[in-house]
Amino acid sequence: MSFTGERKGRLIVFEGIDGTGKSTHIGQLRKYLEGKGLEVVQSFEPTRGPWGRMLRDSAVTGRLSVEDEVELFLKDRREHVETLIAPALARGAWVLLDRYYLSMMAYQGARGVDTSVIRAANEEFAPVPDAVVWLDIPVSVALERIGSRGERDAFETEAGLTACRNVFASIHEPWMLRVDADAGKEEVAARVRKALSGNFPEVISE
Ligand SMILES: Nc1ncnc2c1ncn2[C@@H]1O[C@H](COP(=O)(O)OP(=O)(O)OP(=O)(O)O)[C@@H](O)[C@H]1O
Ligand SMILES: Cc1cn([C@H]2C[C@H](O)[C@@H](COP(=O)(O)O)O2)c(=O)[nH]c1=O
Repeated sequence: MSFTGERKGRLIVFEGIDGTGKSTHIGQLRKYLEGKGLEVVQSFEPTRGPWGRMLRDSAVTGRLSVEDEVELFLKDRREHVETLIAPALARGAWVLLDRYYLSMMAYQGARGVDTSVIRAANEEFAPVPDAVVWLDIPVSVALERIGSRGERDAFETEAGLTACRNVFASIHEPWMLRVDADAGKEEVAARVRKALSGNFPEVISE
């Protein structure tokens, strides 16, 4: 079974390990698309819903078991798809997500869960993205950026982020767009638009 909702809109996801610039560049793309007169719906995972909040709390109080993380991320994502993503796609909006089920493949995959099982469980109900912008930087650079923001949380260990990055690198799909994000913000923003222009030439130009 897979997502059967109406898709007049587009789903673009920003992925990458912590500190790669997802929040920074999702905002840049939102401004660009709104400048084209498009409706843009921006969101993130884990959400601010009840299960998302439990997961965010665990980043500070200590990670849950991987089984509990899987259960809570799936519940959070189901609610996210039903209440925000599917309705927005149905009315023709461009939905921009800061993380989605590719992060689940990376972060829960890094804890030993089979990534193909994770992907299948999510794609039973969650729409496959039209594009994933994978912002890629060396783990050492990510850790420097995280460090400059303050304390690392429980998800942000060097070994864990390295394993996560390796999962992102293992996903080979036409919609998985790697962007070398180890450059200045303006240069990376241009690289993001260049990467997306190949998938959406009618809307996004370099
Ligand atoms: N191209 C860049 N060069 C240098 N610093 C950057 C660049 N892009 C973002 N940063 C900085 O790196 C930090 C992380 O950026 P941001 O919050 O956008 O990343 P993120 O991927 O959303 O992080 P997280 O997943 O941990 O929330 C911020 O301090 C931001 O200003
Ligand atoms: C969607 C999703 C996220 N995670 C992890 C990845 C991050 O460390 C945190 C979210 O923190 P952010 O700084 O707000 O991006 O959650 C995960 O383990 N599994 C997932 O499915």
